[in-house]
Amino acid sequence: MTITKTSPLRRLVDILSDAVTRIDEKYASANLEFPSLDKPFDEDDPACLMLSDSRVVPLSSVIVAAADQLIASARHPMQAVLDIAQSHTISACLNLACETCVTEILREAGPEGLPVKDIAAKNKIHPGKLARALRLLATHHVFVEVSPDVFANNSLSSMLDTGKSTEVLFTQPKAEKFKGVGRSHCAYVELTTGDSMRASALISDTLLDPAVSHSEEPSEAPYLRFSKAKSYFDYLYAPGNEYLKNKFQAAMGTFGTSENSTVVPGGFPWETLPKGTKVVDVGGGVGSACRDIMNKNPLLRFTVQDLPSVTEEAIAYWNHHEPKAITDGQVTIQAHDFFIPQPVKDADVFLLRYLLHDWSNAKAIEILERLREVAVIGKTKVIVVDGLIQYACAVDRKTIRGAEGIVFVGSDEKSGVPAGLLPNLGKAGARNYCLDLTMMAKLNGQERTLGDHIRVMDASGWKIRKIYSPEGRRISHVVAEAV
Ligand SMILES: C[S@@+](CC[C@H](N)C(=O)[O-])C[C@H]1O[C@@H](n2cnc3c(N)ncnc32)[C@H](O)[C@@H]1O
Repeated sequence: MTITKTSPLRRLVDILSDAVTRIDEKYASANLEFPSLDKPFDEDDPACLMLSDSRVVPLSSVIVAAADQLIASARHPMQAVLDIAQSHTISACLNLACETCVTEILREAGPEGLPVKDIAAKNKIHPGKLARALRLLATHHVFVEVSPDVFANNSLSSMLDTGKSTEVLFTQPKAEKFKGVGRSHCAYVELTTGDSMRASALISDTLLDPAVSHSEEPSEAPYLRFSKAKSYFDYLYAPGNEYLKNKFQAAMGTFGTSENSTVVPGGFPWETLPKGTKVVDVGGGVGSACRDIMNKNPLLRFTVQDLPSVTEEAIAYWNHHEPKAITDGQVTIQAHDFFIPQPVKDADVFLLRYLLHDWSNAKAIEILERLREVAVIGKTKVIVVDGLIQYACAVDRKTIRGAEGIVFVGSDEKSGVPAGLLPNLGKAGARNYCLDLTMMAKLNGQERTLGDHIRVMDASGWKIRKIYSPEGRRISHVVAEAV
């Protein structure tokens, strides 16, 4: 029998090959070489910077989606499923590497790397066990085993670097680890692979427990099965949990970095807001979103609201980064619980960044209702900066109830996805889906589909007018007006 049809594997390889050719062309035309996986990532290197370029990101997303689908297709399905089933061990090893400062030790050792016994002498971990953890990570392209039992940093492992010296890291109190770190991806990774993973492991137990299975209460989320508190945030801010709290704050700081900026091409056009526009950042943490917006739009005014446990840090943050902003009155830090009536009655914009996803629909509606109570029709906007979850199948958004009249800027569905790939680009966008489950595990919260966003806005007296989905970004800007 002669088989003439193109095999599914070949079709995926063709998609991959086409995207690789186009990326190579982009690098060639910029006279740059594609960055090596073997070297630490250098944020000042134009070749590394180009990885976040909006002309490159859609192509790399296609490569990731096609490569992952190729991996899923190419071998016996049992092997593929077992790989996924065991992936918690990779997270556990990442956590160990972060907690024990392996990246920093290897940075100080240089490109030749260091025998595991010397790494272990510094971080006091059993050398044989550490070698096994690092080998699992090296097998997944985090660290390199340059010769037997000798490990070095590579591009991925360099993302775990606090930038601090090991002398400081091993002598300072643990709660200080993430204080003053420039790049805080390490905090985000440590948080995700630490208590987020513990909570995720309890999702099944919680959903199988009839007493809490259908609950939307933050106090009945999986996280609360091992932490004694009313909710995740109560636990986070309780005395004795400073290490976790500082890690969380530093992890949120990651979202102030350029790759997560709230001021992006194709996002909400902050520059169109008139001078003096009053922006209230609700649950704003230390206010890294406002700082980002203010730096590019210096004529706007900001109030950063959060729980009293955060305001002191917010003041320290602004005094450190923009000392004049608070004294000049351009930025106000205010302790406020968003479940009680909103004290700012004349806001033009309520910004909710990475906030509604912490909460179930019922709680998100309560938060939005408190804002609606002080909103003025025709003046006040709510801008929700969060993920916009795509279905894993093709959907015509016109068929989604309540979507008529919404203006979509950019794409809320991945445009130009090559035929044969998942419409949501699978692995390339998988982080949003993982974050969705993390929110379920920690707070009974959720990332939202278009239909979910519409429902919570409609139920709280707001109407979505526009959704900006910047190309190549994980997040969307959902703009609603009071009705
Ligand atoms: C995921 S963080 C996002 C922080 C910030 N919006 C950002 O993008 O960096 C959620 C924030 O909500 C705050 N928060 C939690 N419960 C709150 C409440 N009841 N009232 C006000 N803020 C609250 C937390 O302290 C935390 O800073």
